[in-house]
Amino acid sequence: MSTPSSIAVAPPLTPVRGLRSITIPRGQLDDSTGLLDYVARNDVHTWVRRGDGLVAFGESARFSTAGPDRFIAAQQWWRTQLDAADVDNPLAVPGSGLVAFGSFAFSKTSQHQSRLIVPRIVVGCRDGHSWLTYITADEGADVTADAAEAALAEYLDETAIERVPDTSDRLTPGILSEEQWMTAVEQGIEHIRSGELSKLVLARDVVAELGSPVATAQVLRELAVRYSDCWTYSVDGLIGSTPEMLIKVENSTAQARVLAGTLDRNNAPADDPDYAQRVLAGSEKQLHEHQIAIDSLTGQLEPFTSTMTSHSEPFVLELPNVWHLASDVTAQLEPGADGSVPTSLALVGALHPTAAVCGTPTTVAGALIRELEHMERGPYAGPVGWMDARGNGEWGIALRGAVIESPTRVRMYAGCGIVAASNAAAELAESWSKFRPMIEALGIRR
Ligand SMILES: C=C(O[C@@H]1C=C(C(=O)O)C=C[C@H]1O)C(=O)O
Repeated sequence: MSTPSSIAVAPPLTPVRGLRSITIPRGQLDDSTGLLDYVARNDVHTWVRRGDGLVAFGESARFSTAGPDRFIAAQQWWRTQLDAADVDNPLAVPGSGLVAFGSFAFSKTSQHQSRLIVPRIVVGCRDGHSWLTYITADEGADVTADAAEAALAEYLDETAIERVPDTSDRLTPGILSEEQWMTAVEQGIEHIRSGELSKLVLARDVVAELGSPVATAQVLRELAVRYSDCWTYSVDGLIGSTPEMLIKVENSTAQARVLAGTLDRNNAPADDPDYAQRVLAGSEKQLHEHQIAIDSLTGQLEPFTSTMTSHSEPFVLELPNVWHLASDVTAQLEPGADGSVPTSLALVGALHPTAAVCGTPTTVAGALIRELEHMERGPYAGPVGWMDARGNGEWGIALRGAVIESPTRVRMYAGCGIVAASNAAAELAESWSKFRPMIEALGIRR
């Protein structure tokens, strides 16, 4: 007998097999390369900056979800895993012990699956000191230092080969042509000038069609070396190197790096050391765009904090492709009634999407993004990062990145903040400057 469709059938509950983990301190890593030596397989999970961070392999558990409650659902799933877990971690370092990597859809209306992945093996490094964490859901497995080393050795036994750029590698347009996207930007500017909103971030995509399979590990290493001020990430086919930190939590301290305001370094005069300072930090339009982004972040973060500090003026962040106006925000988190501070993921849920990648007001900007971009952002501009069992974590905004859609097809995304004084052709040029890190790391000539 078939079930009448009007009767809701509860989905079977996923049995919670308790995860077991062991963490082993491993001493000093090579200073110059740090964790990058471990970015050796194309299926690696990665979060690295200046040789520190987490590099992981395999999968012990996974959670997927979509919709407006995706952060809450992920938080609950993680809580359930932690309650059932048996964790042996002698270290107090954030990122040691049980961790999950995550990537979340930008949009609450997206069908794209947000995900948390608990790896099998994690190599962590902080200030040159490393550790190894082994995590298993297998009830029969030995959870010992030897088992951890053996599992790591097994993963590193099969490392990825490098790719040589192929003459048939090419870039193809994404959903919108350049002209169509500039029209969308002009429409966005009209909406802003009519007073509906003050800032709107519009993005577009371009697709790299490769003549041979993408060498993800190689791309990640190149990004990490070249964009050493950025956080190089790789979670389940989403890769890139982001300069923007949505929120980092270490014990009771939260930090964010807000960016808005961009100047292309291509064609910048070589003999003018004050150029970026003058053109970027001296521009009313850029400062206005930046102020909107910083107000959005601090306004959303404020209810969770006892103190919050940021510089009164943004600084100029120099990256190989662009300069940005940047502000670092540091806050002390306020303990709740139970004495605990909010977890990094709880803060992500409260902060995303910021005006740096959506606009102000958020709901008006979000609706216009859906109307004007004609594109599924997927995980682009969504939170990407990791968290641990104590609530610590680092969640960047998935920018300057791409989704690997097939071994030879890589979709890249870039967006620009639009204000009343914006110009569509200048925004198009800016979008190319933001595609450049991925295009170069893939070895494509434009
Ligand atoms: C949206 C992106 O970047 C954002 C937009 C910026 C701007 O418009 O000036 C600067 C940094 C980011 O906050 C992107 O890189 O795709």
